[in-house]
Amino acid sequence: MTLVAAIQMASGTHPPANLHEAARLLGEAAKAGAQLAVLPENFALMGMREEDKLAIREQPGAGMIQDFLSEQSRRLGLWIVGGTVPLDCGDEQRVTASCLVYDDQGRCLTRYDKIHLFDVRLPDHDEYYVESESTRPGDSVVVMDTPFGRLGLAVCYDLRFPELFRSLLDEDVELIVLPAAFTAVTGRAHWEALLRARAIENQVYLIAAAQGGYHVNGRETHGDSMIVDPWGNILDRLPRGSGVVLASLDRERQQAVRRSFPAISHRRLGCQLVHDKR
Ligand SMILES: O=C(O)CNC(=O)[C@H](CS)NC(=O)CCC(=O)C(=O)O
Repeated sequence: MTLVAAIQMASGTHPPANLHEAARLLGEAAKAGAQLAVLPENFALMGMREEDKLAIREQPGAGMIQDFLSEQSRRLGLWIVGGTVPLDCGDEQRVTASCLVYDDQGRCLTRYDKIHLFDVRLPDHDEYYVESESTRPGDSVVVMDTPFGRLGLAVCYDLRFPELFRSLLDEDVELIVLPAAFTAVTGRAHWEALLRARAIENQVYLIAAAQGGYHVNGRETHGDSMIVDPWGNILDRLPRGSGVVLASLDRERQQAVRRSFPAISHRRLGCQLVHDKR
C-alpha cells in the first residue's frame, strides 16, 4: 500500500508566495505519511496574462522552481510531481508546460511536456484561451517506473484525449497523474465524468491535482482535486480551496479488478488491428 497526495492550490501572481504555500501543503502531505505528492498545473504562477509565464521560464535543470522541487523532495523524503514548470525551449515567445518528477532524494528523473494545448472559446461565456501562443506542445508520451508502480503523465486538457491514456495503457501504466487548472465552467460540466471515465476504462489509479479558487486574472478554476481508483471510486476529493487529498493505492486490488473484469484484454480495435492491416 502506498499513500499518495494530490495538492490543491489557488495560485496567485507572486511565485515566491506560491512556492511558500506549496511547501506548506507538501509538508502536510509528508506529515500524513504520503510517499508521492502531485502539485497542480501552474503551481508557481497563475499570472495576469497567459504570457506572464515567459518571464519566469527556467533552463531545464536550474532555477528557482526546479531548485524548490528538488529541495522539498529531498528534505521531505517525498516523491513530487511538479505540476507544470515553464521551461525555456529556445523560442522567444513560447515555453513548454513541463511536468517534472522528482524522487525522494531530490533528483529530477522524468519530464513530460503537455501535448494538448487549450485553445478554446468557452461556449456562452466571455472567456477564451490561446495557450499555444505562449506554449510549445510536447509530442512524446511519457511513462516511468517508480516504487509505487508504473506511472503515466498527463496534464489538464490532455484529459479530454482518451487516445493519450490508451497510449499510456499500452505502456502498462498502473497509475496516472494529472496536474490541472480546469476552468470553473468546464469543470462543473465535465471534470468528474472525464476523470472517472479515464480511470474506469484503463483500470488505473488517477491522481488529479487541481487549481481551485479565484485568481488575480479574474478567472475561476474548478478545484475538486481527487484520487480515483481503477473501479472508478473517488477515494478522496476536495471541492474548493487549498489543501491535500490523500488515498492509499493498493496494487493487489488493482490486479484483482483487472483479473476479475478483464475489459483491457478484450480490446479488439486500436493498435494491433491497425498494425495488422498495414
Ligand atoms: O487559466 C489559467 O490561467 C491556467 N490554465 C491553464 O494553465 C491551462 C491552459 S490555459 N488550462 C487548461 O488546460 C484548462 C482545460 C480545461 O479547463 C478544459 O479542458 O475544460
